[in-house]
Amino acid sequence: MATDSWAQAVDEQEAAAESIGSLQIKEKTEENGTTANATQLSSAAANTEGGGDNKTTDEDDSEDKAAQSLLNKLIRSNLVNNTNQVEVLQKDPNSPLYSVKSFEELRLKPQLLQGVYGMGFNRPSKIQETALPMMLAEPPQNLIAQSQSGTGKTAAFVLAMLSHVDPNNKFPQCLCVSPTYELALQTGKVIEQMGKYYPEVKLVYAIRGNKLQRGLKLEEQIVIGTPGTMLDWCSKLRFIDPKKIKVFVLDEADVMIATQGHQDQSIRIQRMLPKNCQMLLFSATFEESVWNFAQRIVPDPNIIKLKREEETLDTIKQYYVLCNNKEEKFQALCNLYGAITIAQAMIFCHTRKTAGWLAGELSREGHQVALLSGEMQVEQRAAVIERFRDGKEKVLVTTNVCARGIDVEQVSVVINFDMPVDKDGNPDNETYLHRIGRTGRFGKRGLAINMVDSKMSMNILNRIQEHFNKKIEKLDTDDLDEIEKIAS
Ligand SMILES: Nc1ncnc2c1ncn2[C@@H]1O[C@H](COP(=O)(O)OP(=O)(O)OP(=O)(O)O)[C@@H](O)[C@H]1O
Repeated sequence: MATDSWAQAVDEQEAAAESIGSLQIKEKTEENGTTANATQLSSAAANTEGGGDNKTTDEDDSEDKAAQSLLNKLIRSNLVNNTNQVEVLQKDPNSPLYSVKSFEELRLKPQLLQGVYGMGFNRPSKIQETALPMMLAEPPQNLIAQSQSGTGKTAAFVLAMLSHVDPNNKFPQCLCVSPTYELALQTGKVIEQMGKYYPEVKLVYAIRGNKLQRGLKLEEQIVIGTPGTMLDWCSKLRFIDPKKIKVFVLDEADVMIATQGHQDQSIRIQRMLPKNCQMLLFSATFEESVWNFAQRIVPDPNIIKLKREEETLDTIKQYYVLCNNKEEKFQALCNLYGAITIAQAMIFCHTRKTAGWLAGELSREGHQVALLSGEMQVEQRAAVIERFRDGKEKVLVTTNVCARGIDVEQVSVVINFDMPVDKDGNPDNETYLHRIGRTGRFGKRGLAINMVDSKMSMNILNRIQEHFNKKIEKLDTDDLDEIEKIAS
């Protein structure tokens, strides 16, 4: 699926229908199509099924988990490193625990092994070492797996689905539900890549806009889609015989439950499946609500967890600069740039408006600036981050909402143009840590500069300092010698 054409289609559609609300655009799309293709899917890029896109232009909107997850997938090119141990809770604690160190040990079909190596995978990731033997066991075992995004979950369940289908049987045998159609498409791409040498296995997308003839019986072995459409295809429209399903995958459970209706729809699909159907559920996080949902979807599960690698402030030098307003903050920034060499910096602002203003001012000063802004489509955001990651721009100005959960490892200087606060105006410690912290593994030294322009922001800074019990030093940006010292 060409991301370029997808993004281009979004641009064209937006240009043509500037005054049309997103809901209208979405309806129009649904009327148009009979098959699923990239152009068709483009118009409501960050939209979730059934929810409609009623977003206001307020930057402080609640985060869009699905868009964030998609963004992470689009910009990720490698496995995320994690040095923690996998925790395993087996359904039957007496059965031996298998884990594999190579793909050969899994006795995969040769076509699949070829597909795996073709993707450049040399050995199973941490989570795959334990999850794959469970998923490929006979009789099939149910699994709930939690690990942060980028640790190889998708690749694992795609391999399991491809291993379990019988290509001679021309009917659906695996169902995979995803929270949005864009996420479903990403998983579909992985199925296509991994199944490259196994062309007998076919895939179909159960997503809105993919309208099939009534009475049709699907011949594809794998169906991937969103819960609402999947449910319709299994019940009302009967394109799928749920009794013939061998594997049911529920991906991104934490994103799923954030959308109204998805939980119920998923549970209703699950209830139609045979008792011996293998149930697999994946999630990046595991709060109570996800856990409750997981238990309703997956009976007698094996459970695998991989803790997120902790970030620390230990190798970071933290400073604050006192200013009176945003113009002074900008001046302080210019002084910093004048005194020390900053290879690449990320600058965080509280609102889109400030971010836009600052990006403008900085580029007038001759900096190569990239701006990440909330009104951009997910694909456009991914393109901006990729350019920055490739060093094409040296400064990335962004709002917190846009950059949440994004890792750009090579950045050594982080500037909080505004201090991070939550909706109630309290210090957002977690965001502060994520913006400037480093995991042990990439424990390079870093520099964090906080701009303080009011009593309130000073108070936020103090509370953050207390929370982490790490001193944030004062810095006078009018004193060149002092600035030079911080870079040494
Ligand atoms: N065994 C492996 N060896 C090398 N790379 C791998 C391996 N497994 C997966 N990858 C790659 O690592 C990246 C993350 O994998 P994957 O998408 O499966 O993770 P994930 O946990 O499902 O994350 P997300 O939920 O964000 O998609 C992808 O680029 C994938 O191709």
